[in-house]
Amino acid sequence: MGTLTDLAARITQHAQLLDEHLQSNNLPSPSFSIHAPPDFPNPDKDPNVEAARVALIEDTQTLRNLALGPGQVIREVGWSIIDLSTLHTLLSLNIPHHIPLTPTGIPYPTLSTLTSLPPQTLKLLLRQSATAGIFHEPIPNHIAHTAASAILLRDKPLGDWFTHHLEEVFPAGTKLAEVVGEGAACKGEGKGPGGESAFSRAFGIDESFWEFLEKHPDRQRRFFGAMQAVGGDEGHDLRFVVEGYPWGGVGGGEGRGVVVDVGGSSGFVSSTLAHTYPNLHFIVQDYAHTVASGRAQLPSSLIDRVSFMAHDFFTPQPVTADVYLLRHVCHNWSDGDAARILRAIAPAMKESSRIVLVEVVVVEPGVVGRVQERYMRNMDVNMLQMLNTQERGKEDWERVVKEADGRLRVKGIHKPEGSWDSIIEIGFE
Ligand SMILES: C[S@@+](CC[C@H](N)C(=O)[O-])C[C@H]1O[C@@H](n2cnc3c(N)ncnc32)[C@H](O)[C@@H]1O
Repeated sequence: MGTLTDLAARITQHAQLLDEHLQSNNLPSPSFSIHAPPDFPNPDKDPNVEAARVALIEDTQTLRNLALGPGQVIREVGWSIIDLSTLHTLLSLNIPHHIPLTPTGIPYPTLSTLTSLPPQTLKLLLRQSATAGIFHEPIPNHIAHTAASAILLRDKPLGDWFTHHLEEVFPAGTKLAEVVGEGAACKGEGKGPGGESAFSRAFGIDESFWEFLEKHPDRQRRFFGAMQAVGGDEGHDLRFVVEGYPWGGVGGGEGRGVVVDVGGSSGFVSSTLAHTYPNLHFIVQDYAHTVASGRAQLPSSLIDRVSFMAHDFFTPQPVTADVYLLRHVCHNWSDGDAARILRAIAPAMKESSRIVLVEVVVVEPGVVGRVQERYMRNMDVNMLQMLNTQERGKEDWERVVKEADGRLRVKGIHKPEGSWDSIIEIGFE
């Protein structure tokens, strides 16, 4: 690790590389202004710039933790609960929407009149958030947006992702210790889809998260937005799916290729693929409400090539297709349930059909960078608390595929450069 000075020198070196990249490409410098770009500017996805950015994040985190010392590192983690409850309160009461997107913001008394909340309460909540760089006081007694609070207003999918975490993931987390402690977690198999999860315990329900969403259209709509935001993470960029599989050759590449997007949500992955591959036809399958709202949002230019079908993926697959695409689907289910999903597809497959999974393939600690590793481990716990399942490594995926149908095999696993997901191709032996 070296000395603090060694670390700081490496940080300077990477910061210089990033500054040079910004200056030579005439790109805006990152800032906390409400006009700041939503992501670090790297329009050509230069891998050297991305590597320097990731190294800068890792090294500054190490330096910060060393400077804090272990006691304060733990206190900071504890305080993060206050960060979340404060933001939850502000967002639930719609307060950020009353703060104009201007450099000087709004005086507290005016905000108090607009929200019917005492100025003192507004002050204590907003000033706490400001310590995390969300909101700031540009002039005395005024509160204004920073880049981080402004993005919650401007980027609807990210706002949906955040409030899904506050209102569904956060309460589920409060029951995780209880459920894990009782040994209830990971006993989903045999109990039907979902099993008992920290989420079902927190919400007092006897059904899976998916069934719950189907009965709560507002939460379901928000969850779709959240999934769209996940697609917006650099490591989940849909270009890795678009470019990471030979879609152009599907169905012989002669305009007849059929792709079934199983658990395809509102169809945004199919729509993206359809824009790039004009020879392909897509059928998006999901719950009835989900496909109905996907159909309503579909651009008219794709109506001939993207269709929607309500289908429960635990029941026999009704369509014979060239490819069955399952992106971020099987990781939501226990091994037994994931095998059932694949088993239901096998009888509909032609000899040449393929099942294509887009999923994280978990690796040992230290194999991938810390930013990617944190995402992977967070998702592992998230899957456990929301759905009573977990992410899988290569051997786990091979076992699930074999268990699904003795004739099916993993034909290849490809992880596009920069992607957090791998593309797992499955076919008959
Ligand atoms: C994590 S989302 C993934 C969505 C999309 N494939 C993507 O890449 O973002 C899982 C999807 O599976 C759907 N789903 C859950 N249970 C299902 C079932 N039994 N039959 C069909 N779809 C289901 C959910 O409604 C949801 O849209």
